[in-house]
Amino acid sequence: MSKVLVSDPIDQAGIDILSQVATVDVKTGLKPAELIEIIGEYDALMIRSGTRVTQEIIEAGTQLKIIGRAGVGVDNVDVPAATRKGIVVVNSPEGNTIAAAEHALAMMLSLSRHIPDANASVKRGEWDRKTFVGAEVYKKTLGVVGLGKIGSHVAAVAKAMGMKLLAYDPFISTERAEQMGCQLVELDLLMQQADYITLHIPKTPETTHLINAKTLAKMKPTARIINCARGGIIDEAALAAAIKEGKIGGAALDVFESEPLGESDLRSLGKDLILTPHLGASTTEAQVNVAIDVAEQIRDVLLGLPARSAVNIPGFGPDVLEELKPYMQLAETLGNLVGQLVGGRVETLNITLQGELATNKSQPLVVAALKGLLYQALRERVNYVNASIEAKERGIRVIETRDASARDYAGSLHLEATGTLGTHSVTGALLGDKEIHLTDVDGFPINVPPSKYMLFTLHRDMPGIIGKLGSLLGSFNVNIASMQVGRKIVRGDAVMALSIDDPLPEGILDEITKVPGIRDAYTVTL
Ligand SMILES: NC(=O)c1ccc[n+]([C@@H]2O[C@H](COP(=O)([O-])OP(=O)(O)OC[C@H]3O[C@@H](n4cnc5c(N)ncnc54)[C@H](O)[C@@H]3O)[C@@H](O)[C@H]2O)c1
Ligand SMILES: O=C(O)[C@H](O)COP(=O)(O)O
Repeated sequence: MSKVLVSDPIDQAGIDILSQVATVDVKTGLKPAELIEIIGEYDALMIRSGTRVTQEIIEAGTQLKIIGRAGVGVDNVDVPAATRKGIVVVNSPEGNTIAAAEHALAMMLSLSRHIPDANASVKRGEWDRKTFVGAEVYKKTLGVVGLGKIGSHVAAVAKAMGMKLLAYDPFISTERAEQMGCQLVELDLLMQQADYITLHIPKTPETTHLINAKTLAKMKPTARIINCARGGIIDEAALAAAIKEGKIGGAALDVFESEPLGESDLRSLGKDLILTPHLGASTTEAQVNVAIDVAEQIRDVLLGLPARSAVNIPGFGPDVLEELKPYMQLAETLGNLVGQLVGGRVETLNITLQGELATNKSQPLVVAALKGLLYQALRERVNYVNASIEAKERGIRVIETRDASARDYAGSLHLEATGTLGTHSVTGALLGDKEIHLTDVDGFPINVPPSKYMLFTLHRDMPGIIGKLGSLLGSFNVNIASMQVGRKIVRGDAVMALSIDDPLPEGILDEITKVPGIRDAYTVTL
């Protein structure tokens, strides 16, 4: 049975799902050295933002197949290191969207009405109605930085509260922003004009300290800024200085450059700064959502099924996967087959996606073909996550062609591989009830479903050759399950595809190529 380590607090709903297929150990609060020591026993690791999954931990996780982040941000996972090792990294892109958006809105209203400090004051026994006079958000301008899932929900609610909306997001169109009632502007203008600014962007090298002394200086002296996205997007030292010097109206932070927040100037600032301990996703509903979402994906991957929200398998979104599912096995089988026909080192792989597969959505099929191609060299170490990287590192040139005009089948794949020992090609399609069929080998039309053990010959189409081959195989006790010949012209060159019940015994290939008329023979195991 597989073993899963849960190293951050996760809702029981997720643990219950994992327990269907694995032994689950919940060990929270582990120090990095403790995690390194035990991670080698586990097939999967489930985390939230509390566990930092470094390259060292990934290297020590020799059995790891999947890292599941019960939440959105994967900036605490060394995703490139996981990808190189073929470990799938999944998250829950939508499970805590509403929770995070509502927290940002709560921060905005708390800032404008001084709720945390007023509450503390009453609890201290005071009745101070002067200090805590607030401001309305109605008819004020909210600047949303990052108009993705969370930013859009914040914008929708703010609009309903009568706010005017500006947005900065270089990756969305003006039309999309307008549909959400936002005017798309440059960051500088947003910083200058907004009364409230809320950040909803990922932390990347480009967004680190995006909000710094220079950008803060552009804000109105009454304006307030809220960060419920990621620590480090705002330069904390510059923010503390701007609040202390009265250059801005205030700030609310849920996330910090270093978490948990240690000694910091931020702690000493008064009512114009509100701090929460990374609570954006901490609602009962969100925690159930993310736990179920990620646990289901871990379960699926441990059962050999694809994950719907893998962050390190490009183009493998859930809708795309659903559509391509039947073709993935075809691509992998053809890759494996052509790799074995070529033998030795492959230098170039030409992949033609034909008919209905001639769209950009078919990219996962290229990855599946590479996975098949590399299987002989890497066995279980190659998967959808690392196939492209492994191919690149081996110097395999991949050329993709899309041909929508090829209409022999609804969709088909043609792979041509060239290696140090020669060039071979295979074509395949799904026929009948989505059954994989080889429809061409080395340019010769055939129609056979692939089987585990196969023998291919290139021979002269002449009387007696099939009989001789049959007798030879019989003399080695090889049972033929099916056989088909593909030829272009009568008595020209031909290809024979045989399905056999067992692997070919040693030495028989040499004997086969000695049969007059047979030029080449290849055996493959699929
Ligand atoms: N505080 C919490 O507990 C909490 C909870 C959930 C999510 N988050 C964080 O909130 C952030 C947003 O999450 P989401 O689900 O909305 O993500 P999302 O991917 O749906 O949206 C992010 C948006 O940011 C935009 N963007 C990317 N780079 C940008 C840049 N340089 N400048 C401006 N815009 C840029 C993208 O185009 C996208 O529209 C993430 O950092 C996530 O980790 C925090
Ligand atoms: O990116 C996220 O999903 C949030 O930051 C939530 O983090 P958490 O799971 O540690 O609450």
